[in-house]
Formats: sequence, C-alpha cells, structure tokens
Amino acid sequence: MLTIGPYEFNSRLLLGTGKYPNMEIQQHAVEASAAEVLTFAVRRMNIFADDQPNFLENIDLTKYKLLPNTAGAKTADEAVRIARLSRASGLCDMVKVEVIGCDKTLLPDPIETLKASETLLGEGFIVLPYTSDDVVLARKLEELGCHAVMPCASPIGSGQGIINPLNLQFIIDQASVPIIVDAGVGGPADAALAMEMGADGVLLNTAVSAAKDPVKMAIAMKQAVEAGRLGYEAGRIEKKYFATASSPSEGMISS
Ligand SMILES: CC(=O)[C@@H](O)[C@H](O)COP(=O)(O)O
Repeated sequence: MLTIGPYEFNSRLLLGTGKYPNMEIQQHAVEASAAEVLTFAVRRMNIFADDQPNFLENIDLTKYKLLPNTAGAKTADEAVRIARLSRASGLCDMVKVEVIGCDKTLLPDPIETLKASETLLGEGFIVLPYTSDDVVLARKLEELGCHAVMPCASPIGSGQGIINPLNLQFIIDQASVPIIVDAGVGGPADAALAMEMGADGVLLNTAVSAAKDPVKMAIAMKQAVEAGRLGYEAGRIEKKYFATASSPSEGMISS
C-alpha cells in the first residue's frame, strides 16, 4: 500500500495525462497502467469550460484520485493561486507543487517550491512537491510537513532515467514520508530501478504517452514498478568483488 496523507493506494505507479496521441489511447493507457493517481496541469485543462474537450470526461473518476499540478507556475504565488483554483473547483485537496526555475532544463526553483509548499500546507492541502535530486531540500520539504517528496530522476521529458543514483539513494534513505520518483523515466528499467532502490512510487508521463505503443508501455511500466517493489521487499544480494560458486562445494567427490 502506498499511503499519502489520508489516502491509500494499491498501485505505486502514478501517471501523467499529457501529450497522448489522442484521448482514446490515453484512456486505454490509463486503464492498462492500473494507476490510481492521475496528475494533470490545472492551467492546461478546460476544467471550467463545459463546451471544451476535457480528458476528465473520458475517465471514470470513481476509480482514480486526481493530483492537480501547478505546471506553468514560475513563482510560489502563482503555484498557490493554481492550487487554490483547483481545490475550489472540487477536484482534490492533493496538489503536486511544480514551480519551474529554468525554461531549458525545466528544473524546479527550490526556494519558490519551499515557499509554495509551506503556504499550501498552512491551508490544509495534501502537498507533494516536485524537486530536483537535492538531498537537503528533500529533507527540508519533509520537515515542513509535506506528505510526500517527488525528486526527479532527470529533467522532465528527457527520458534519461536516474542520472544521480547516489543522491536519490540518500533522499530515499533519510525519508520518513513517501518518496516518489517523478520525471525523466525513459523505460521500464528506470522505473524498476527506482523501486528497487526503495522509492515508494514512480510518477511518469512522457515515457508512456510518447511511446510507439502507449498502451503496451503502460503495461510494461505497471509490471516494472511491481517487479521493482517486489525485488526491494525480497532483499537484493550484496555485490561482491569476486565470484562465489552457485552450488555448495561441501560433500563433492574429489577426483
Ligand atoms: C505530468 C507531470 O507531472 C510531469 O511534469 C512529470 O514530471 C512527468 O515527467 P516525465 O514526462 O518526464 O515522465
């Protein structure tokens, strides 16, 4: 079970809803992924225009928890405004705080992320900030009271996978709130590795929505997250410098 604030989920895969070839493929991919949390950019949604196409119409909202995100915000104030708007529209009291500090890398602004998270926590939101793999910032966000921390594997949409496993491991090891690896996942092996390292969940979008076959990739990601988690729980063997024979040598007939 993945527990975020008051909510519990069976699936540890969280899915983004942007950039699918069309809404039908998106719907099938979402179903195939078995994700229970769907994130979407409030600013890019027609949530207030009844006459506009809206992915929420195609999704059975009784099956999913929505995670509105503040994509597009460049300051804490903007992120807070977007979060208030989404809660006022009755979507959810969870929010993924995303405050971009650099247009080229889409890496988050740590100071504005911290400020926005503090304000939203004070207003009773369930706050999940998107961060870089900064170990100290992750700790400060947890100390602030964030319900989960979401460090990126690598820049959004880059598909580079986990580029700083050491930092990510530090973040996972020090945390007592869920760590959800968010952004930069390229293939199932990246998702499995994050889970094997002890992450509590993986949030991804582009790897599925831009895959040649998004529905197949959604299934692959589901299985990768499950396999990675199972491997983590099973306990991996230690890496050794030299070989160790797989069969016991005691009791062998010597020639
Ligand atoms: C949808 C969303 O929230 C993205 O900003 C997220 O960070 C996923 O990134 P990828 O597209 O790299 O998976």
